[in-house]
Amino acid sequence: MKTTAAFKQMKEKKEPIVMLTAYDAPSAAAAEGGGADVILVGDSLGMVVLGYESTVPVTMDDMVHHTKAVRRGAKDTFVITDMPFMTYHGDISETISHARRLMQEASAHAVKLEGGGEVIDHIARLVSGGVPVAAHLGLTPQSVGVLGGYKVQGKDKAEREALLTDAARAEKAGASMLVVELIPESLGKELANMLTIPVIGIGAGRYTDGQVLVYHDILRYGAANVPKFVQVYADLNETIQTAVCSFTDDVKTGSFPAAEHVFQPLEPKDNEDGKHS
Ligand SMILES: Nc1nc(=O)c2c([nH]1)NC[C@@H]1CN(c3ccc(C(=O)N[C@@H](CCC(=O)O)C(=O)O)cc3)CN21
Ligand SMILES: CC(C)C(=O)C(=O)O
Ligand SMILES: [Mg+2]
Repeated sequence: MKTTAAFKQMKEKKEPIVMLTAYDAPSAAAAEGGGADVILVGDSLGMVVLGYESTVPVTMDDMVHHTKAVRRGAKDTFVITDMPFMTYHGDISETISHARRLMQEASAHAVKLEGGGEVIDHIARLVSGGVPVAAHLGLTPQSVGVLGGYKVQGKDKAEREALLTDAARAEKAGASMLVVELIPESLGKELANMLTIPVIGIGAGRYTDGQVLVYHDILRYGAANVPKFVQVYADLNETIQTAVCSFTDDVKTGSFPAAEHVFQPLEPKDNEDGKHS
Protein backbone atom coordinates (compact mmCIF):
# COMPACT_ATOMS: atom_id res chain seq x y z
CA MET A 1 0.00 0.00 0.00
CA LYS A 2 1.28 3.46 -0.93
CA THR A 3 1.31 5.95 1.94
CA THR A 4 1.73 9.72 2.30
CA ALA A 5 5.52 9.37 1.91
CA ALA A 6 5.05 7.49 -1.36
CA PHE A 7 2.70 10.19 -2.68
CA LYS A 8 5.32 12.83 -1.95
CA GLN A 9 7.96 10.76 -3.79
CA MET A 10 5.60 10.38 -6.74
CA LYS A 11 5.30 14.17 -6.91
CA GLU A 12 9.10 14.52 -6.85
CA LYS A 13 9.42 11.96 -9.67
CA LYS A 14 6.56 13.63 -11.57
CA GLU A 15 4.61 10.37 -11.55
CA PRO A 16 0.91 11.29 -11.71
CA ILE A 17 -1.11 10.29 -8.64
CA VAL A 18 -4.47 8.68 -9.37
CA MET A 19 -7.26 9.23 -6.87
CA LEU A 20 -10.76 7.88 -7.38
CA THR A 21 -13.78 8.06 -5.11
CA ALA A 22 -15.49 4.91 -3.84
CA TYR A 23 -18.49 4.54 -1.58
CA ASP A 24 -18.97 0.82 -1.07
CA ALA A 25 -17.08 -2.49 -1.27
CA PRO A 26 -17.51 -3.15 -5.01
CA SER A 27 -16.51 0.36 -6.10
CA ALA A 28 -13.50 0.19 -3.77
CA ALA A 29 -12.49 -3.20 -5.21
CA ALA A 30 -12.82 -1.74 -8.73
CA ALA A 31 -10.67 1.28 -7.80
CA GLU A 32 -7.99 -0.94 -6.26
CA GLY A 33 -8.16 -3.49 -9.10
CA GLY A 34 -7.92 -0.68 -11.68
CA GLY A 35 -4.74 0.70 -10.15
CA ALA A 36 -5.90 3.80 -8.27
CA ASP A 37 -3.14 5.00 -5.93
CA VAL A 38 -5.55 6.37 -3.35
CA ILE A 39 -9.28 6.05 -2.69
CA LEU A 40 -11.39 8.96 -1.49
CA VAL A 41 -14.58 8.21 0.40
CA GLY A 42 -16.04 11.54 -0.69
CA ASP A 43 -19.01 13.18 0.94
CA SER A 44 -20.19 13.39 -2.69
CA LEU A 45 -21.72 10.05 -1.69
CA GLY A 46 -24.61 12.17 -0.39
CA MET A 47 -25.42 13.25 -3.95
CA VAL A 48 -24.19 10.21 -5.84
CA VAL A 49 -25.62 7.33 -3.80
CA LEU A 50 -27.95 8.80 -1.15
CA GLY A 51 -29.97 11.09 -3.42
CA TYR A 52 -29.41 14.42 -1.63
CA GLU A 53 -29.27 17.72 -3.56
CA SER A 54 -25.90 18.65 -2.03
CA THR A 55 -23.26 17.27 0.33
CA VAL A 56 -24.63 19.33 3.24
CA PRO A 57 -26.98 16.66 4.73
CA VAL A 58 -24.20 14.03 4.95
CA THR A 59 -23.44 12.94 8.54
CA MET A 60 -20.56 11.38 10.46
CA ASP A 61 -22.56 8.14 10.68
CA ASP A 62 -22.87 8.11 6.86
CA MET A 63 -19.10 8.56 6.44
CA VAL A 64 -18.29 5.87 9.02
CA HIS A 65 -20.71 3.40 7.42
CA HIS A 66 -19.41 3.91 3.87
CA THR A 67 -15.74 4.01 4.89
CA LYS A 68 -16.10 0.61 6.59
CA ALA A 69 -17.54 -0.83 3.36
CA VAL A 70 -14.74 0.72 1.27
CA ARG A 71 -12.04 -0.70 3.58
CA ARG A 72 -13.62 -4.17 3.27
CA GLY A 73 -13.55 -3.87 -0.53
CA ALA A 74 -9.99 -2.50 -0.87
CA LYS A 75 -7.66 -3.93 1.73
CA ASP A 76 -4.43 -2.67 0.15
CA THR A 77 -5.15 0.95 -0.82
CA PHE A 78 -4.72 4.19 1.15
CA VAL A 79 -8.20 5.49 2.03
CA ILE A 80 -9.00 9.15 2.74
CA THR A 81 -12.43 10.01 4.15
CA ASP A 82 -14.13 13.40 3.91
CA MET A 83 -15.10 14.97 7.19
CA PRO A 84 -18.73 16.01 6.59
CA PHE A 85 -20.43 19.41 6.85
CA MET A 86 -19.76 21.36 10.07
CA THR A 87 -17.91 18.56 11.86
CA TYR A 88 -14.62 20.53 12.04
CA HIS A 89 -15.77 24.08 12.80
CA GLY A 90 -16.62 23.98 16.51
CA ASP A 91 -14.28 23.25 19.42
CA ILE A 92 -11.06 21.52 18.43
CA SER A 93 -12.05 18.67 20.76
CA GLU A 94 -15.11 17.97 18.58
CA THR A 95 -13.01 17.94 15.41
CA ILE A 96 -10.63 15.51 17.11
CA SER A 97 -13.39 13.15 18.22
CA HIS A 98 -14.88 13.13 14.70
CA ALA A 99 -11.51 12.34 13.11
CA ARG A 100 -10.90 9.71 15.80
CA ARG A 101 -14.12 7.95 14.79
CA LEU A 102 -13.12 7.91 11.11
CA MET A 103 -9.66 6.53 11.94
CA GLN A 104 -10.48 4.06 14.75
CA GLU A 105 -14.07 2.99 14.06
CA ALA A 106 -13.99 3.10 10.25
CA SER A 107 -10.23 2.52 9.69
CA ALA A 108 -9.68 5.49 7.36
CA HIS A 109 -5.97 6.19 6.78
CA ALA A 110 -6.48 9.96 6.56
CA VAL A 111 -9.21 12.60 6.58
CA LYS A 112 -10.01 15.53 4.27
CA LEU A 113 -11.29 18.94 5.35
CA GLU A 114 -12.64 21.69 3.10
CA GLY A 115 -11.50 25.28 3.41
CA GLY A 116 -8.72 27.56 4.61
CA GLY A 117 -9.06 30.27 7.26
CA GLU A 118 -10.06 28.90 10.65
CA VAL A 119 -9.90 25.32 9.41
CA ILE A 120 -6.07 25.57 9.27
CA ASP A 121 -5.87 25.43 13.10
CA HIS A 122 -7.97 22.27 13.06
CA ILE A 123 -5.62 20.73 10.48
CA ALA A 124 -2.61 21.51 12.70
CA ARG A 125 -4.21 19.92 15.76
CA LEU A 126 -5.23 16.76 13.89
CA VAL A 127 -1.72 16.37 12.46
CA SER A 128 -0.17 16.86 15.90
CA GLY A 129 -2.46 14.08 17.11
CA GLY A 130 -1.22 11.74 14.37
CA VAL A 131 -4.00 12.11 11.82
CA PRO A 132 -2.82 12.48 8.21
CA VAL A 133 -4.83 15.31 6.67
CA ALA A 134 -5.72 16.29 3.12
CA ALA A 135 -6.78 19.91 2.68
CA HIS A 136 -9.40 20.86 0.06
CA LEU A 137 -9.49 24.33 -1.55
CA GLY A 138 -11.08 26.02 -4.55
CA LEU A 139 -14.68 24.94 -4.96
CA THR A 140 -15.61 23.57 -1.55
CA PRO A 141 -19.02 21.96 -2.12
CA GLN A 142 -20.02 22.01 1.57
CA SER A 143 -20.10 25.83 1.20
CA VAL A 144 -22.32 25.75 -1.91
CA GLY A 145 -24.88 27.94 -0.12
CA VAL A 146 -22.29 30.61 0.67
CA LEU A 147 -20.60 30.41 -2.75
CA GLY A 148 -23.96 30.57 -4.56
CA GLY A 149 -23.43 27.52 -6.75
CA TYR A 150 -20.82 25.15 -8.11
CA LYS A 151 -18.75 27.86 -9.82
CA VAL A 152 -15.12 28.09 -10.87
CA GLN A 153 -13.04 29.59 -8.03
CA GLY A 154 -9.85 31.67 -8.05
CA LYS A 155 -10.62 33.49 -11.28
CA ASP A 156 -9.66 37.01 -10.17
CA LYS A 157 -6.40 38.20 -8.62
CA ALA A 158 -7.75 38.57 -5.06
CA GLU A 159 -9.31 35.08 -5.02
CA ARG A 160 -6.20 33.62 -6.56
CA GLU A 161 -3.97 35.15 -3.92
CA ALA A 162 -6.27 34.09 -1.08
CA LEU A 163 -6.16 30.54 -2.41
CA LEU A 164 -2.35 30.52 -2.68
CA THR A 165 -2.11 31.83 0.90
CA ASP A 166 -4.52 29.20 2.23
CA ALA A 167 -2.61 26.46 0.40
CA ALA A 168 0.72 27.58 1.86
CA ARG A 169 -0.85 27.70 5.34
CA ALA A 170 -2.35 24.22 4.94
CA GLU A 171 1.07 22.83 4.00
CA LYS A 172 2.68 24.64 6.94
CA ALA A 173 -0.01 23.23 9.27
CA GLY A 174 1.11 19.74 8.26
CA ALA A 175 -1.35 18.69 5.57
CA SER A 176 -0.02 15.71 3.58
CA MET A 177 -1.91 16.51 0.43
CA LEU A 178 -4.06 19.23 -1.14
CA VAL A 179 -7.15 18.63 -3.25
CA VAL A 180 -8.13 21.59 -5.44
CA GLU A 181 -11.45 21.72 -7.21
CA LEU A 182 -12.74 23.77 -10.15
CA ILE A 183 -10.00 26.37 -10.58
CA PRO A 184 -8.20 27.76 -13.65
CA GLU A 185 -5.45 25.53 -15.01
CA SER A 186 -2.77 28.20 -14.45
CA LEU A 187 -3.63 28.31 -10.74
CA GLY A 188 -3.48 24.51 -10.48
CA LYS A 189 -0.01 24.67 -12.01
CA GLU A 190 1.15 27.46 -9.72
CA LEU A 191 -0.07 25.54 -6.63
CA ALA A 192 1.70 22.35 -7.69
CA ASN A 193 4.92 24.30 -8.28
CA MET A 194 4.68 26.23 -5.01
CA LEU A 195 3.95 23.33 -2.63
CA THR A 196 6.12 20.36 -1.69
CA ILE A 197 3.01 18.26 -0.85
CA PRO A 198 1.10 16.63 -3.72
CA VAL A 199 -1.70 18.69 -5.27
CA ILE A 200 -4.55 16.57 -6.61
CA GLY A 201 -6.90 18.34 -8.99
CA ILE A 202 -10.52 17.92 -10.02
CA GLY A 203 -11.38 20.40 -12.75
CA ALA A 204 -8.02 22.05 -11.97
CA GLY A 205 -6.25 21.43 -15.27
CA ARG A 206 -3.39 19.31 -16.55
CA TYR A 207 -0.51 20.36 -14.32
CA THR A 208 -1.45 19.22 -10.82
CA ASP A 209 0.47 16.28 -9.30
CA GLY A 210 -2.53 14.01 -9.61
CA GLN A 211 -6.16 13.82 -10.65
CA VAL A 212 -9.31 12.80 -8.81
CA LEU A 213 -12.75 12.08 -10.25
CA VAL A 214 -15.98 10.66 -8.90
CA TYR A 215 -16.38 6.91 -9.60
CA HIS A 216 -19.99 7.26 -10.76
CA ASP A 217 -19.06 10.13 -13.12
CA ILE A 218 -16.39 8.22 -15.08
CA LEU A 219 -18.89 5.36 -15.46
CA ARG A 220 -21.93 7.57 -16.18
CA TYR A 221 -23.72 5.73 -13.41
CA GLY A 222 -26.55 7.68 -11.76
CA ALA A 223 -26.64 11.38 -12.63
CA ALA A 224 -27.44 11.94 -16.31
CA ASN A 225 -25.26 15.06 -16.56
CA VAL A 226 -21.65 15.24 -15.46
CA PRO A 227 -19.51 18.39 -15.07
CA LYS A 228 -17.35 19.53 -18.02
CA PHE A 229 -14.10 18.40 -16.33
CA VAL A 230 -15.16 14.71 -16.31
CA GLN A 231 -13.98 12.13 -18.84
CA VAL A 232 -16.66 9.45 -19.18
CA TYR A 233 -15.19 5.96 -19.79
CA ALA A 234 -18.35 3.83 -19.81
CA ASP A 235 -22.11 4.32 -19.93
CA LEU A 236 -23.53 2.22 -17.11
CA ASN A 237 -26.85 4.05 -17.15
CA GLU A 238 -27.48 2.78 -20.68
CA THR A 239 -26.32 -0.77 -19.81
CA ILE A 240 -28.38 -0.90 -16.61
CA GLN A 241 -31.55 0.53 -18.18
CA THR A 242 -31.36 -2.01 -21.03
CA ALA A 243 -30.82 -4.88 -18.59
CA VAL A 244 -33.69 -3.84 -16.31
CA CYS A 245 -36.05 -3.46 -19.29
CA SER A 246 -35.10 -6.94 -20.50
CA PHE A 247 -35.86 -8.43 -17.07
CA THR A 248 -39.22 -6.66 -16.98
CA ASP A 249 -40.09 -7.86 -20.49
CA ASP A 250 -39.01 -11.44 -19.76
CA VAL A 251 -41.21 -11.69 -16.66
CA LYS A 252 -44.19 -10.03 -18.36
CA THR A 253 -43.93 -12.31 -21.41
CA GLY A 254 -43.30 -15.45 -19.36
CA SER A 255 -39.86 -16.13 -20.84
CA PHE A 256 -38.29 -15.84 -17.39
CA PRO A 257 -37.85 -18.07 -15.43
CA ALA A 258 -36.78 -20.66 -18.00
CA ALA A 259 -36.13 -24.39 -17.42
CA GLU A 260 -32.49 -23.75 -16.35
CA HIS A 261 -33.57 -21.46 -13.50
CA VAL A 262 -35.95 -23.81 -11.69
CA PHE A 263 -35.60 -26.48 -8.99
CA GLN A 264 -37.30 -29.89 -8.99
CA PRO A 265 -38.08 -32.20 -6.07
CA LEU A 266 -36.17 -35.49 -5.67
CA GLU A 267 -37.51 -38.36 -7.85
CA PRO A 268 -39.51 -40.91 -5.73
CA LYS A 269 -37.13 -43.84 -6.65
CA ASP A 270 -34.10 -41.79 -5.55
CA ASN A 271 -35.82 -41.23 -2.19
CA GLU A 272 -36.33 -45.01 -1.72
CA ASP A 273 -32.70 -45.77 -2.59
CA GLY A 274 -31.52 -43.00 -0.29
CA LYS A 275 -29.61 -41.55 -3.27
CA HIS A 276 -29.42 -37.91 -4.28
CA SER A 277 -30.11 -36.90 -7.86
N1 LIG B 1 -21.26 13.35 -9.16
C1 LIG B 1 -20.55 14.33 -8.62
N2 LIG B 1 -19.37 14.68 -9.18
C2 LIG B 1 -18.62 15.68 -8.64
O1 LIG B 1 -17.53 15.97 -9.19
C3 LIG B 1 -19.10 16.34 -7.48
C4 LIG B 1 -20.32 15.91 -6.92
N3 LIG B 1 -21.03 14.93 -7.51
N4 LIG B 1 -20.82 16.47 -5.78
C5 LIG B 1 -19.97 17.33 -5.01
C6 LIG B 1 -19.17 18.18 -5.88
C7 LIG B 1 -19.98 19.18 -6.69
N5 LIG B 1 -19.20 19.29 -7.88
C8 LIG B 1 -19.54 20.03 -9.00
C9 LIG B 1 -20.86 20.12 -9.42
C10 LIG B 1 -21.18 20.84 -10.55
C11 LIG B 1 -20.21 21.50 -11.26
C12 LIG B 1 -20.58 22.29 -12.49
O2 LIG B 1 -21.67 22.20 -12.97
N6 LIG B 1 -19.66 23.07 -13.00
C13 LIG B 1 -19.81 23.79 -14.27
C14 LIG B 1 -18.91 24.99 -14.31
C15 LIG B 1 -19.52 26.21 -13.70
C16 LIG B 1 -18.74 27.46 -14.02
O3 LIG B 1 -18.37 27.63 -15.19
O4 LIG B 1 -18.49 28.27 -13.10
C17 LIG B 1 -19.35 22.87 -15.41
O5 LIG B 1 -19.85 23.02 -16.52
O6 LIG B 1 -18.47 22.01 -15.15
C18 LIG B 1 -18.89 21.40 -10.84
C19 LIG B 1 -18.56 20.66 -9.72
C20 LIG B 1 -18.05 18.45 -7.82
N7 LIG B 1 -18.44 17.41 -6.89
C1 LIG C 1 -14.76 15.53 -5.54
C2 LIG C 1 -13.92 15.13 -4.38
C3 LIG C 1 -12.66 15.92 -4.28
C4 LIG C 1 -14.71 15.18 -3.10
O1 LIG C 1 -14.46 15.91 -2.18
C5 LIG C 1 -15.85 14.26 -2.99
O2 LIG C 1 -16.00 13.35 -3.82
O3 LIG C 1 -16.62 14.42 -2.03
MG1 LIG D 1 -16.02 16.00 -0.75
